[in-house]
Amino acid sequence: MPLATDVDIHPGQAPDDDPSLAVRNNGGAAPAARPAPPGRREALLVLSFGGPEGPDDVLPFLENVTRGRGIPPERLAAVAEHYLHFGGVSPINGQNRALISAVEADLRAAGVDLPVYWGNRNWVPYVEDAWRQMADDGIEHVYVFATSAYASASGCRQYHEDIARARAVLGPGAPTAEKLPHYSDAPGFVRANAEALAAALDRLPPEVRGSARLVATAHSVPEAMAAVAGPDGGAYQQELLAAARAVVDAVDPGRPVDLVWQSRSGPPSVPWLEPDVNDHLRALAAAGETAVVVLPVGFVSDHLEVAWDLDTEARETAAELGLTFVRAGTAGTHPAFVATVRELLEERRAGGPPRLGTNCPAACCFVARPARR
Ligand SMILES: CC1=C(CCC(=O)O)c2cc3nc(cc4[nH]c(cc5[nH]c(cc1n2)c(C)c5CCC(=O)O)c(CCC(=O)O)c4C)C(CCC(=O)O)=C3C
Ligand SMILES: [Fe+2]
Repeated sequence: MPLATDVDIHPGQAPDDDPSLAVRNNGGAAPAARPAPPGRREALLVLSFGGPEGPDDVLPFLENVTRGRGIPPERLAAVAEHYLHFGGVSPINGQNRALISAVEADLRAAGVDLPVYWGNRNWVPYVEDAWRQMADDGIEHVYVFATSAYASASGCRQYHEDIARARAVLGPGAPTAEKLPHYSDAPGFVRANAEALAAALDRLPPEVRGSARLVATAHSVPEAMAAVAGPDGGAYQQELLAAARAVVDAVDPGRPVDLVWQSRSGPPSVPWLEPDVNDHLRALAAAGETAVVVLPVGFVSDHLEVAWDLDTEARETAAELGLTFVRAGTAGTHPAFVATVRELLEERRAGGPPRLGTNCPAACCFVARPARR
């Protein structure tokens, strides 16, 4: 969905003044990027959220995620339990390793000679360490692919901030960077999700395949964060609605799809996007629905939010309600999604007006954080 990006609604709040962090995209009005200078040593960095690799990592990881965020201790204890239920190992790290291997293979097959690095916001390998490694390896410029497809403070702006922080640690001479656009509208991302939806429908008993209610989910965020997502606000919901629509239209054109929210955090006094997926399942059952397909289009891999909040909690809710429940897969390492990473990269390396994905100005999605409590 093209968003007007000429208007910067939060002037003066850019994480830094690097023009490469303030790429304007869409519609051709944006200044064209210059092609990479010949001989410059470049790399691709896969930048992700990070997750614990064992039980001892769980609490320090959660402290990293929630520092200064006003998350109540009860919520943290509950989330720690979810991780411990999986032996303290988040699935997200294995999924990122698999994505990186697939991207490396895809780049090789396409004749693109570029090393791929990995860094996280909240756990090892930290983005700061990746930056140091890249500097030591002589890398001069980094294209950053973030494992988040949508605009918002959590999904886009914080990744810009991670990049700025990692560069600042090394000071002048650190590898420069540009974040590849977020990509919920990239055809390969839509196709990967559409094939996952088709496979999920195939898993339903034939008698409910045509009637099952389609329920797209994404991480809830505070209403205040949603209000300022993207240059004009509201972009998180708009991009999710458009992605859910495009995914469903690729499988069963025009079939209705609901968009609801999962994994709410924060204190109860702060409003977050609703309805929650569990409440929505209750409403659907009360309205006489008998089967649902849940599509987590808001996420790019089957990480803990998917494995716990959907495959465990929402599935239990559905069972209590007597609803047949199938959960569609995420983009993961689908070849069309892997190719999207390369296409985003190649488009930026070639310079010229960007066509694929959506880039926020560096200063958008700013959200005031709740005070420490
Ligand atoms: C929009 C969005 C995405 C999608 C975009 C993206 O992918 O980036 C996302 C992804 C993820 N969120 C994750 C984990 C957590 N998120 C938390 C907390 C929060 N998420 C938020 C939003 C989002 N989160 C928000 C507004 C908070 C409140 C604190 C704050 O304002 O920042 C907490 C704290 C405990 C809790 O309260 O849940 C945890 C542990 C993991 C890793 C999963 C794994 O380990 O497999 C992933 C991929
Ligand atoms: Fe989160």
